Amino acid sequence: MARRKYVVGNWKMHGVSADILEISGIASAAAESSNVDVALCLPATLIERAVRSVSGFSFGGQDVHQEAKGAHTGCVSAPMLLDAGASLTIVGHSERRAGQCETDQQVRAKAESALGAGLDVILCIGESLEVREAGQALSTVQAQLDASLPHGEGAAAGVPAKFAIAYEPMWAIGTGKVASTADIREMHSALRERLVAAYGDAGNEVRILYGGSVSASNASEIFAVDDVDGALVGGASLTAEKFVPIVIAAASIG
Ligand SMILES: O=C(CO)COP(=O)(O)O
Repeated sequence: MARRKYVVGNWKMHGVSADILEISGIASAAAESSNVDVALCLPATLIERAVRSVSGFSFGGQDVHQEAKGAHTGCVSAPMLLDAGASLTIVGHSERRAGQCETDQQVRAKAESALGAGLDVILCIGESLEVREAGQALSTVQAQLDASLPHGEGAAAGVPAKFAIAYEPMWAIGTGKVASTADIREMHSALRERLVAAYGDAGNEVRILYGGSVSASNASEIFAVDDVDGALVGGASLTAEKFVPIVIAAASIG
């Protein structure tokens, strides 16, 4: 079935108000690529500013707490992201799984909470280099997906239209090393099978993005792989100059 390509920038811990100019440039290009969905996941501090400055574009958070409010110093909830004008959030990025010791169970709770509140969700999964070299990438990432996939009421409301998976091999993030198209194809097709097992036919509508050193020079090749429905882009999403060609590559494949 035809799934619209989805290209999302993850700004990580980058971006202050002076960067709104880059965001405007990205939003203008996105408006011209009407067959592609484009979004930027910004630091929480920048979301409201971006929403006020740039209209007609989707902004997201990079993480969300599973509870709506409470004594959780430093955390941001789904209602807070919505209040700032965000329409989506990333959950389970490997930098949070590693740096903040997030478990699959927590990631799943975050995804369910965000979907239940009305945010779109991009759920990140991916293996380490040791796991890949031990030949266990497929089984590890499938198990990660099974354990962190949202179920229950929130999922019922969110699957498939509001939900996407991002396969991001940890060894490819920020390293300039990209997974081979054969490895990406194998992983995405295995993930598709799991999504269909979990959600039935609706699993065919969930978009699966690839992430890890995506750039203007490799985007077309990656987007042409079966079951690659777009990309989650880190470093190359920080400027319009680097990100716009990736959006255009997705638009030309359609
Ligand atoms: O982690 C990523 C996106 O979430 C990928 O980052 P890079 O594109 O910088 O490798």
